[in-house]
This record gives sequence, structure tokens and C-alpha cells, in this order.
Amino acid sequence: MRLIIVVVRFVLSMAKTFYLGTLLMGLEQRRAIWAIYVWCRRTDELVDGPNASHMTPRALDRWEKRLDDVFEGHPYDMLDAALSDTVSKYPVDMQPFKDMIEGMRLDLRKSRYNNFNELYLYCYYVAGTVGLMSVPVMGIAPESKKSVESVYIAALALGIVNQLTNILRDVGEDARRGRIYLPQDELASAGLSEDDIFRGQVTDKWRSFMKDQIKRARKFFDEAEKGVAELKATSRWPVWASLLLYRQILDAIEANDYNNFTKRAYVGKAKKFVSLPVAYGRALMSTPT
Ligand SMILES: CC(C)=CCC/C(C)=C/CC/C(C)=C/CC/C(C)=C/[C@@H]1[C@@H](COP(=O)(O)OP(=O)(O)O)[C@]1(C)CC/C=C(\C)CC/C=C(\C)CCC=C(C)C
Ligand SMILES: Nc1ncnc2c1ncn2[C@@H]1O[C@H](COP(=O)(O)OP(=O)(O)OP(=O)(O)O)[C@@H](O)[C@H]1O
Ligand SMILES: [Mn+2]
Repeated sequence: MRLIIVVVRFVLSMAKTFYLGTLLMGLEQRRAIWAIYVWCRRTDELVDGPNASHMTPRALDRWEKRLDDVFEGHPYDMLDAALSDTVSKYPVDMQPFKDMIEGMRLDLRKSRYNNFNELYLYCYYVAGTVGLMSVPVMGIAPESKKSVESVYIAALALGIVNQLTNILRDVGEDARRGRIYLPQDELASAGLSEDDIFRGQVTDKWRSFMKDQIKRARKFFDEAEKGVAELKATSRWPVWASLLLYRQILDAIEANDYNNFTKRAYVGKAKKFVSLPVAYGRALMSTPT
């Protein structure tokens, strides 16, 4: 019984949903995705984790130097070694890794974004990069007729929109940390001030602003969906799973009547569970065009 509980909890948490989805992959490929995931998680923990208050640009410089060592085949610990192994087996480029570190630097010094261009750049650094890192491991289907570039554009869109969604979900939480990721110019045109965000009242102005933000995010999801079919068959399931799960957070924000100040938009366990076979079905149906 205990084992069953452990297994069910494991399956239901989000990170593990990716993991479950990767079971169709071969061991080597799954290990490679895992190694990239762990490196990303650790990089994020530097600025988001328990020791984040001690984080300095210098420490990020050291982390970047360590990345150079990993790519040169000189890992510092076992988790690094998994990434060294990955980059020796797959044509993974170092630039997106460097860009993610740059995103963490940006997050340290910046807490406002003037317009969507600036926000887009931040989302690229911290999440679009994940898409670029993953494609060389997941692989493009040999029968795909689309350009390699278009697949990367879709992967980029998925990373970016996951981050946008994360930002839309966490408006209240971020404001309590003094951070507003939403584009200032768009807030202003909607007649919203920073104080409105800090006060956190769900007004009609706020609802209307949020509707536009969600609409834009969905366009990115649509863009990303177009690319999944071009991936190798075994990679489509985890990507569909993560796409569907993240996309449903937008629905959950709507269901909360746009109260992302004090209510966390949450995809319930039942919906998550259903998403897995749905993702599986889509993975089977979506083949390269
Ligand atoms: C199969 C699959 C999804 C593979 C990707 C696995 C992988 C390497 C994930 C790394 C994710 C990570 C830890 C990134 C660090 C930066 C970060 C935290 C970004 C945010 C994720 C949200 O998680 P978080 O736990 O931080 O949430 P909280 O803030 O704590 O609430 C992000 C929003 C980004 C996640 C980005 C992706 C999963 C990109 C996925 C894109 C692809 C796999 C490309 C797919 C290819 C095509 C052609 C569509
Ligand atoms: N039901 C959900 N609805 C919306 N977002 C979720 C849900 N579950 C998880 N997430 C998001 O996905 C991210 C990754 O999930 P993950 O399972 O890695 O969480 P975690 O913080 O590592 O906690 P745990 O170790 O307990 O699983 C979470 O930080 C959260 O932002
Ligand atoms: Mn985070």
C-alpha cells in the first residue's frame, strides 16, 4: 500500500510527469534529458533556492566557468559528469546554457520590464533556452520535411510560453517579493498602476488585462504545437504532456476568475492524470508533415 502511494505521488507531481513521459525513450536519451534537467534545476536554484540571498554575479561567473569545464570534459561532481557525458554523445550547443546563466544575472539586477520585448528576452534566457538544449537530444524525425529552423522556433516558443504562463500564474507571489514581470507599458495602457498589482484587487481592468495576456500566451502554445510532430516519435509524448499540463494552467487562471494575486492556478490531479493518455494519443497521431 505504501509503495502504491509513493508511486502515485511520484506520477502526479509535475517534474515526474516529464519523467514518466520519457520512459518511451531509450536509456541513453532519457539520461541525457535528465542531465540537462538537473543542470537547469541547479542553475535556477542558485537564484531561487534557499541560498539565493547569498547569490552574487561573482558566484554566477564561477558557475559559468564550471560549465566551460563540463563541456571540456572536466566535470566537478557527479551531476556535472552526467552533463559532460551528454554533451559528448549529443550535438548540444553551449550557448543556450550560457544564456540561461545570463538570465539569472538579469533576474538579479532587474525587477521591472518596460515592454513585451524585454520580457520576451528574459523568457528566452531562462526558459526558451531549455527548448534549444533539448532538441538535439530529443532528435528531429528523419522523415520530417520541415526545416530544422522551424523545429527550433517551436521549441523556443514552448520554453518561452511556459515561462510566460509561470509569470501569469505567480503575479501575487512575485509582487510580494517586489517583482513585477508584466510589461509596464501594457499595464499602463490597461489603466493599471504598480499599486494595483501590490494591492491585488481583481477588477474589471485587471480581468481585461489578463485576458489579453492569456490570449498572447495561447498563440505561443499554438506555435509550439506545430513543432511537436517533427520530433522523433519517442520524444513526442513527454513534450505533449508538458505542453498540455502547462497550457491548462492558463485555463485554471480563468477558472479562478483571474485572481492570480492570492489563488494559485492549479491543475488538479485528475486533469493531470487524464493529460498523460491524451498526450500519448496526440503523440501517436502527430506525425511529421
Ligand atoms: C520532455 C521535456 C519537457 C524536456 C525538458 C526537460 C528539461 C530539461 C527541463 C528543465 C526545466 C528547468 C528546471 C528549467 C530551469 C529554469 C526554469 C525554472 C524555468 C521554468 C520552468 C518551470 O518550472 P519551475 O519549477 O521553476 O516552476 P516554479 O517557478 O518553481 O513554479 C519553466 C517555466 C521553463 C520550462 C521549459 C520547458 C519545459 C521547455 C520545454 C521545451 C521543449 C522540451 C522543446 C520541445 C520541442 C518542440 C519542438 C515543441
Ligand atoms: N498541479 C499543478 N498545477 C500547476 N503547476 C504545477 C502543478 N504541479 C506542479 N506545478 C509546477 O511545476 C513545477 C515543477 O513541479 P515539481 O514536481 O518539480 O515541483 P517541486 O517544486 O519539485 O515539488 P516536488 O518535489 O514536491 O514535486 C512546480 O514548481 C510548479 O510550478
Ligand atoms: Mn522557478
